[in-house]
Amino acid sequence: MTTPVLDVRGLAYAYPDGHQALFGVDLHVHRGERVALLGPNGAGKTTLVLHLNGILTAGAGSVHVSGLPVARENLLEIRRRVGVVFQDPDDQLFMPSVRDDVAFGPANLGLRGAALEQRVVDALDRVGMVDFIDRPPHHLSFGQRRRVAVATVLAMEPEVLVLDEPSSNLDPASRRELADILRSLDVTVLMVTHDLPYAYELCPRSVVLSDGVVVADGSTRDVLTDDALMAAHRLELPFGFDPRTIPAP
Ligand SMILES: Nc1ncnc2c1ncn2[C@@H]1O[C@H](COP(=O)(O)OP(=O)(O)OP(=O)(O)O)[C@@H](O)[C@H]1O
Repeated sequence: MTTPVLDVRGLAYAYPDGHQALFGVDLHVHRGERVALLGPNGAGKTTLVLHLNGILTAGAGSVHVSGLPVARENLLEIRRRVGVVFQDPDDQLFMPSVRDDVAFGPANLGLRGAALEQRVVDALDRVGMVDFIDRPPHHLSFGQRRRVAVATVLAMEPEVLVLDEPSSNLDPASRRELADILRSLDVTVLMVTHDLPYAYELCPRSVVLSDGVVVADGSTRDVLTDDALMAAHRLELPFGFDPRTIPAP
């Protein structure tokens, strides 16, 4: 069996105020998988994501990324391996131009000159944003800023791309275009979402977190058609969306 890209074992975490957000979570994601992380508000999804690149460190249990433990001494390499795209692109874009924002991470890794420019152009090309390379990020639409935020992470050549609510605040065309981009990337994806049709469209596998515990881990079709599971964990399909009648993508 190959080493999982993400290997979370028995992860438990309480915030400093004593609130226990995770109770022994296990999650294994293998190279090339696209996995949706589902669950109601307050389930612990963001808390789990913050452990994947060491923003939070395990109260108990362990997190490994391609065999490397998430620990203070490995944080630089862990953050290269795990690219997190946060829900608000403005948390990620802070430079005067799109080029500078996308170059920031690889420049910190030591890339310079033509190699750095090539890395930036390649990352922007993968999200269809090369033509915007000289623009200030704050002049772009929200959907364009989200794509640039994805490029800032791709420029680090991560082993896993973690996306927090990638479809939120996108109009239907931008939502579909981002889905096409994500499908075209040759990278392992873990996607936190409340957008269940998006999970169905993009992720063959879904993990459901509820009250800090993994309550389901299986094919997205099986999860979304398990009416008892869905009702027990406050997951609701939008009106008219029935995975039973839609062929698995
Ligand atoms: N900084 C904090 N201090 C104390 N408790 C926190 C903190 N951040 C989150 N929590 C609590 O931890 C639990 C899990 O929160 P988390 O944000 O991980 O859930 P989530 O599944 O991402 O929710 P959502 O879908 O609403 O984004 C919640 O009960 C939340 O109130």
